[in-house]
Amino acid sequence: MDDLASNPGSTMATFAVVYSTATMVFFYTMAREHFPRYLLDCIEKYGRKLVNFAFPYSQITFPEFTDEYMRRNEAFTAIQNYLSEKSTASANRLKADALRDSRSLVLSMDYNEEIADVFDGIKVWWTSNRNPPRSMQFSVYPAVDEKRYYKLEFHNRHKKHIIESYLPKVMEDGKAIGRDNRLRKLYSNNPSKYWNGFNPKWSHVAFEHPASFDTLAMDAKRKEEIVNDLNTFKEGREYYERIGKPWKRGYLLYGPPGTGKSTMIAAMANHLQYDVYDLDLTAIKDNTELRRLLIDTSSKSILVVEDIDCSLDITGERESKKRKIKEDADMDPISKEVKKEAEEMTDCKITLSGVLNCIDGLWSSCGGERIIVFTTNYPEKLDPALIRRGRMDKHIEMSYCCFEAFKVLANNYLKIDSHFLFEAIGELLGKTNMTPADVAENLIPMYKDENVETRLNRLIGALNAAKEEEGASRPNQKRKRKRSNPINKREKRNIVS
Ligand SMILES: Nc1ncnc2c1ncn2[C@@H]1O[C@H](COP(=O)(O)OP(=O)(O)OP(=O)(O)O)[C@@H](O)[C@H]1O
Repeated sequence: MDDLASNPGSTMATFAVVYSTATMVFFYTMAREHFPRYLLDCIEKYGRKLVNFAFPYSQITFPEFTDEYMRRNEAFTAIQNYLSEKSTASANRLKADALRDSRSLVLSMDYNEEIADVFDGIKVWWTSNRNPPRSMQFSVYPAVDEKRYYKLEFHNRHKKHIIESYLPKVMEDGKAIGRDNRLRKLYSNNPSKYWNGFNPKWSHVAFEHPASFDTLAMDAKRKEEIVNDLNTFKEGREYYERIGKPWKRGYLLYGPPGTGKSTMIAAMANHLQYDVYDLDLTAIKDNTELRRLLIDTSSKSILVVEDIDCSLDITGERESKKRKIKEDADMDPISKEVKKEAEEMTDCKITLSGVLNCIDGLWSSCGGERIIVFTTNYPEKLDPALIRRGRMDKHIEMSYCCFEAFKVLANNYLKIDSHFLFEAIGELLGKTNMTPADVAENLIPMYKDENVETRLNRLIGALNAAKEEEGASRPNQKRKRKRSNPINKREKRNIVS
């Protein structure tokens, strides 16, 4: 009140605004009631022309979510990326959105901030908004129904050029920036009993596995072949379109534990810059659930089913897991959770044909750039239908450590390319089977500053011990190895090995 009394000018102005607004509302209401419809339409039409004349600018809004399924609008994300680069230089108020590779911040323009952009000499303005504005929210918690959107304004006379040239460029640049900046994700599927509005089908963490094809220990020629295959796939959009095939590729990685199958998947994801979906088939109840999960994956991703022989019931593995859970539940009757889990597993109806249908049909038509990888230690257990060409296009054997692979590990762990002990190690590796995981284990220092020679000698000791052990069980080993190499000769010719 003191303020009003000390500033009569502002009081008068406030009254004037309130009075004139009330008068306009009154006349508008009167007009709606008493004027004929055609006259109102005329007033509205010419009124709009007058406004356009006085304010000849167009606006386009880009909401964050598009439809009733609350699907994220790709255009919104692309614009967000595009503007994050622009705004870092020109906006005054920025917000830090996410961490890029755990080190640097990704900045974007804050709400109600405006930045100008110039394209082919045309000036446009972008604003970042949210509905309702934060000032209207009476809670310290983020509003659930908050709607974020970007607004683009430009002069009417440039409308065609903006829509046909500027916006496609923004989309393209935004997507490219997104690919460079974004944190890639490792998704894993949640059991369907937890799916609801708050718990999604897939939960994710940042994918930060450091593996690359440079650090992957395997024969250089085979490695190059795989990298070329991946590159051809990545650049193959037009090719796949031309031949009328979905843009997807399947890889079967097989070999003993510790030969680098998971490491290979990480190297593939890092090379292609794809997300990884780690699909646990044992957590899925039936084919419908599988379908719903696959629909929810994005393109530029690798769908991984590790130990496929254990995941599907084709091997009876699930049966034995079910039996074990039941036994545990019987031994511990208090554990209701375990009992419930056992009961749920009994209901499991996921089938091989369901998996095949999903891979061939639905998942293939979900948009391009998808890779599927199955891994197994026992390829002989797999149904041929699952790994036939066209589904699993490339079969890659991950084998025991050869000398070339050892040299990669020596470079990774010891930072050396040669050593007088290499010859002895090469000879031993030719005579015995040791996985890259075991070789790597021997190269890791046991204490700080342990020297290279000691580590190499430890490896030689381990190789000699393995050789002796193998010699002792030679007849069994031979039989075993024969059995664990199930892929027939015709298949073998196609294998990258
Ligand atoms: N070819 C390889 N190149 C580099 N490191 C390897 C390789 N193979 C194994 N390793 C090392 O051994 C560890 C285990 O390997 P990885 O998990 O990739 O094997 P795997 O074949 O997937 O085993 P499993 O069949 O048990 O899942 C890795 O963390 C990695 O450090």
